[in-house]
Amino acid sequence: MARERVFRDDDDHADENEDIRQAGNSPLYNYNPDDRELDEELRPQRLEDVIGQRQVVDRLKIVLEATKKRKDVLGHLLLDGPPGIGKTTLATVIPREMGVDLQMAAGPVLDAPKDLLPYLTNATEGSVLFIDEIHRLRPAVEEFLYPAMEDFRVDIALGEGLNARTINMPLKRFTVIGATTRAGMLTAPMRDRFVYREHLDFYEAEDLVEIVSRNARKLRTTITPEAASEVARRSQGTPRKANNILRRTRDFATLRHPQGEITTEIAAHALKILEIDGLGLEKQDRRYLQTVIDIFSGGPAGLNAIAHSMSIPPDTLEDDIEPFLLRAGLVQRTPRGRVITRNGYLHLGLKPGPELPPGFRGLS
Ligand SMILES: Nc1ncnc2c1ncn2[C@@H]1O[C@H](COP(=O)(O)OP(=O)(O)OP(=O)(O)O)[C@@H](O)[C@H]1O
Ligand SMILES: [Mg+2]
Repeated sequence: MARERVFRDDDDHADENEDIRQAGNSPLYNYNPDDRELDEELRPQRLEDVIGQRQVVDRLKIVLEATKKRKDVLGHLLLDGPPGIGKTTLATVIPREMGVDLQMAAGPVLDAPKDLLPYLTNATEGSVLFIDEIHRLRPAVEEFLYPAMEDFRVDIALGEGLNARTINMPLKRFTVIGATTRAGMLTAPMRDRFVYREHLDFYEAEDLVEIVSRNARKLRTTITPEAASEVARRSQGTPRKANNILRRTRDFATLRHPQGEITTEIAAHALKILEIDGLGLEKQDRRYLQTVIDIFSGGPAGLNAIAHSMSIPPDTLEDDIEPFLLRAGLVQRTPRGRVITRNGYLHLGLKPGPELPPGFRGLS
């Protein structure tokens, strides 16, 4: 089976890159433990607490209602979208709405079919098995999962050589909810086993304002509406980033405001110290733009080459840094590599590089 696990850019450093790539395979890489704690503290518990993503939520509500009414088992669901946008949140809310058990696993830590087997045999009727980073499942594990998802059975090989035989073990009917930041890296057979596929996109500013205001209450702090808009505007359309900024601004407010209220001045001061600029870019994002400009004359530059220059795993660049830069129109992906756009130069206060030759077509 052909797996699309190769980097899309041609690069001379494929081997050297392997070690950085491996580092990026750790689910904990680049994920501050404090963020994880905050994620749990502020995670919506019910579907009605999930803000924004209206169309996705509305479609899911219909599916959940209909499934409950038929007393059926929910079809497998794939959630994709950039980090911190609500995939795990939805995956934990859904079983709660359905009143069923939830088990959580992650692609990179399932080394072999035997690691997946306990989850499958523990699955109760109608329960949910959440598999995070499902695009990182190893091929053998993925193939073991196919019959489990399709026919609710697993084939277990026993013995070796002439004595080898396969036993067929039936499973309870359960639901896989898969989450991925890279729908494009899923194999076709894996993708096809999901009945429902939902894409979560960056949030609108007004949804983020609501998330910030609500979470301020949860964190027992007050934030003025203007300050909430400022935090929302600078959080790259991403609830996790909005929550992080909120928490940091709360610290400043505690120290600087008599009642600990987060005002616009305090938010602006905190954002300045956090080095988050007017567009919401963080230091790392600006470093990406600067690197492509300084070292690659603004591009086109291959992902791996940029990653090397920045000493950051290519996966981290592609998952965590690039999506917003692309969306904000500061970077463009072309068949020959990444190119900094005119707006990218202007954002850094630089004179734009040469225009792309006519007919040079971007991919994104
Ligand atoms: N729709 C939402 N409404 C309110 N809060 C949200 C929403 N989506 C996400 N959040 C907040 O953002 C945090 C991060 O979201 P979540 O963990 O679901 O992201 P994710 O998509 O699973 O990210 P990753 O790809 O890094 O695993 C949550 O704990 C929650 O506090
Ligand atoms: Mg998650």
